[in-house]
Amino acid sequence: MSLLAYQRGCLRWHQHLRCISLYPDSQSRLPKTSHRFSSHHHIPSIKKTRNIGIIAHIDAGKTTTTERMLYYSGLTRRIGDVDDGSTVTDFLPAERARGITVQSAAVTLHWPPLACDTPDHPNIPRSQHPHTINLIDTPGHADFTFEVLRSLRILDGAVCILDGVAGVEAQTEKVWAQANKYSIPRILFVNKLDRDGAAFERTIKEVGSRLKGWPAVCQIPWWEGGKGRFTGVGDAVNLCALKWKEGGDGKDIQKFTIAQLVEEDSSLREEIIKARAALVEALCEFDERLLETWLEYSDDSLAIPPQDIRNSLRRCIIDGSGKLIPIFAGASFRNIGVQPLLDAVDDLLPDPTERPDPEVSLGSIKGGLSELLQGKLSIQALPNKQVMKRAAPKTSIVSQIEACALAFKVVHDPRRGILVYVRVYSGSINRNAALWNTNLHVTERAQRLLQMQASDAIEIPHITAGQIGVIAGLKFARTGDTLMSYPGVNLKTGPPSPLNTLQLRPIDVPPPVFFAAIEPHSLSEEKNVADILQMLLREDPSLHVNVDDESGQMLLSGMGELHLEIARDRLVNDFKAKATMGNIEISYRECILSPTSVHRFVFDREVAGKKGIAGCEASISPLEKAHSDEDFIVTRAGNSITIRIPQTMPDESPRGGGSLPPDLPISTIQAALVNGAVAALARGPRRAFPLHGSHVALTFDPSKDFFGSDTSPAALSSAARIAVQGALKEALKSGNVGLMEPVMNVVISCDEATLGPIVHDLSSARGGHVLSLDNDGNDDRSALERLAIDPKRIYAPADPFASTTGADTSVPGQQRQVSARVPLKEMVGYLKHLRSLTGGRGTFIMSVDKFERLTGPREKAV
Ligand SMILES: Nc1nc2c(ncn2[C@@H]2O[C@H](COP(=O)(O)OP(=O)(O)OP(=O)(O)O)[C@@H](O)[C@H]2O)c(=O)[nH]1
Repeated sequence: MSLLAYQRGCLRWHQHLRCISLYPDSQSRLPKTSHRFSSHHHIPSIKKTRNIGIIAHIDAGKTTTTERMLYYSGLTRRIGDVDDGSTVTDFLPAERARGITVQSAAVTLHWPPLACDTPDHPNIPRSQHPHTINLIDTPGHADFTFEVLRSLRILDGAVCILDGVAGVEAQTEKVWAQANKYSIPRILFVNKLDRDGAAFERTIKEVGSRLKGWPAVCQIPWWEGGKGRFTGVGDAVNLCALKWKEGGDGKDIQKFTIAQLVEEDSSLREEIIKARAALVEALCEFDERLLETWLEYSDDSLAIPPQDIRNSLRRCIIDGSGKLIPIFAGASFRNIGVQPLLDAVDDLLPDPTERPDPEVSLGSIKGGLSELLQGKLSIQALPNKQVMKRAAPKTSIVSQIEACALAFKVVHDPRRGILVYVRVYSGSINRNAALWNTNLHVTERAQRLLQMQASDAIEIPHITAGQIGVIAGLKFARTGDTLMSYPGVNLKTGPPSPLNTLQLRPIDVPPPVFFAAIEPHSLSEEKNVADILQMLLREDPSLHVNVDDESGQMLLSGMGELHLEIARDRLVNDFKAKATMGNIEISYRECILSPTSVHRFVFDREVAGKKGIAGCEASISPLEKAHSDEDFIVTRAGNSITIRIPQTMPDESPRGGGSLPPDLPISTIQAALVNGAVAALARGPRRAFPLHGSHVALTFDPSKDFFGSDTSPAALSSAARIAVQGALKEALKSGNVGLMEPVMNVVISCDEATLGPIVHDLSSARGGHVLSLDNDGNDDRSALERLAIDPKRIYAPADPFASTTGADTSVPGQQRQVSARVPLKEMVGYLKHLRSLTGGRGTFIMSVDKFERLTGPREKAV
């Protein structure tokens, strides 16, 4: 595409908008030149930044929509196609081959393009000024829910895409609920309205009933002649209709005012007027300011200026509760509806400063990041007073934090090496800054900072608070790590305790429930395969690798069969590892049935030519036991580990006095002991499955376990590991090790006719417990009663193709949902079975509920 054509496309769209804005003269301010291909880095203003994600059920059209967004913003010169594997955001070969998104890709685009700027004016829509949109594409498959969660926590807003034929699907509900939990403001795009069977009205009703928010219909579909081809949208905010040229790239849009529609399509005009009235009414229920405006205009909903409506929509969604859901319409694949959706991102979704203070934790202390930075969070004294003595007073240690960032994604880019995507929450990460990793306790230098624009990267000097950027060349940082820039500290020990353990927005990694053995083709390949696996783990912390102590076998575990299959593809096809992955099997767990005695071990060996001596005591028991407040407690993989370090008594220590040296702070001792215990818990004594639901109590008593400079972190880890293994052996000997299996929460969507066979199959053949059978109609009432809204009042234009049978379209189709708890073992291969039971229409999602003890024949069958 030529520069001129690009520029025309951008101007054409915004000219339409200007025609319908309050300021018709703003057209004259359009710029004469485009800066689109300028190599200058645009410095984004925080108020004009949007960190948004696209969430949806698999195949709803996230990637297709993203590709259009990149194209219209000028980042790409042609539209990528999911079906021929030429998209920008699905860039892993494994993703391209399957046409699904696995890793969330983040790209930065400007909307409207930088060329389309106009002077600021409070009454001009935000979308008339270029905004920096950091777009995070999230995966839709249930196996990758964790990946979705991980990206959700760094978002300030989200666009939820629905398939206009399938309506609200199970995965959408799940992600929607998660977005509620993280209070993420959202707008909704009903996509695929060009497809046969598209049902906008039914979808809107489902939004009300299943997503439990009030649908605020901002756009309605425009079907040619009322029943023909999907050609554009009626716009209830701006009181106009937009028609896209058939077969074009979506830049040629014709706009019709309400007056012009009298001739063009009078029934659409009527419907837009109805939609405007319904929209104003809905907003007035939630927003008093609009109610006042409405009264000022003598209850004339058509007279309210569009900007008042936009401001009201914004106020209604900004708390992220999802109580009101602005709805837009389109068909991305036909290039219809994407530019107004981008405008809605600018106009309705919040900038980073409008979001709540991000949550932080420092050990057991929790609070907001700005609270911490303002010295309002009380940082408690640590058990070891000697460490505290060395630390500066708390306000001054906090004031030195230069930047705090969350690494939300690690990607291996074939051209640029390892890229770590970060969101900066405070301060600014500058090129070459030393970054302390609060999870790994290492310092790394941010040698290169980049901004990703489609598949291009631009070098930038810093990444400031509120922005998303990429750090290239880090050797250790993993997805989920917190990075801190703290000038002038010891690079080995990092910022003073407890700041060195600060976690931004921590999330729990769900337990892996499947595993497979990885076999390198030869001994010489082992190291290379292990390195590649480490790389995969940096990218995706929901994958786990354990090396079996006895057989030396590498076991890779993950959250679903597809999750492991994709990991295998990455390993073998992308990284060219010479290895084979064995069968995917269920990952059972082992548990301790009664407490063991205390096992003490003193590790005393040379490791890599360096002497290492350290002691430790361990006992293990079922998890129920309560702990004393003094203990340091961590939870790992469903087990808890407590560490007790009694007061140091200098003269009683076996060697070198009892005072701990500065380079062995208490947090390093704790981390080393935890690592040792975690390693021991990874392999149970009975069947080599990981331990679950167990509690390890470790004691490190410096008066007998500390041996001066010979006590290294490695020696501490080994002492803890061997002491825990001793306790586990005792449990096995006394017959106190049980087996546990993963039990899943399963939600199946099917139609009324197949409900009976599905329920029967679940409860008789699969040993499941059916928890509920929801009929959408019934669910409607209960959900909406909670909102105190009559479902009949939800406005949606009638579907032209739906009601040939005369069915009541106010009640969504007779879709049913079965919720059940079923052992994972019985769910292997279930999709195929469900398809045969439902003629291919049934779908299901599942997630781990918990691990349950196995007894009797089920235990024997493992
Ligand atoms: N008819 C029609 N097909 C569409 C539309 N949008 C997307 N599709 C098709 O739907 C399929 C799925 O689209 P994607 O964009 O890959 O969906 P996704 O939500 O990114 O899927 P995952 O990455 O697997 O989560 C592809 O075959 C698209 O061509 C649309 O507006 N109309």
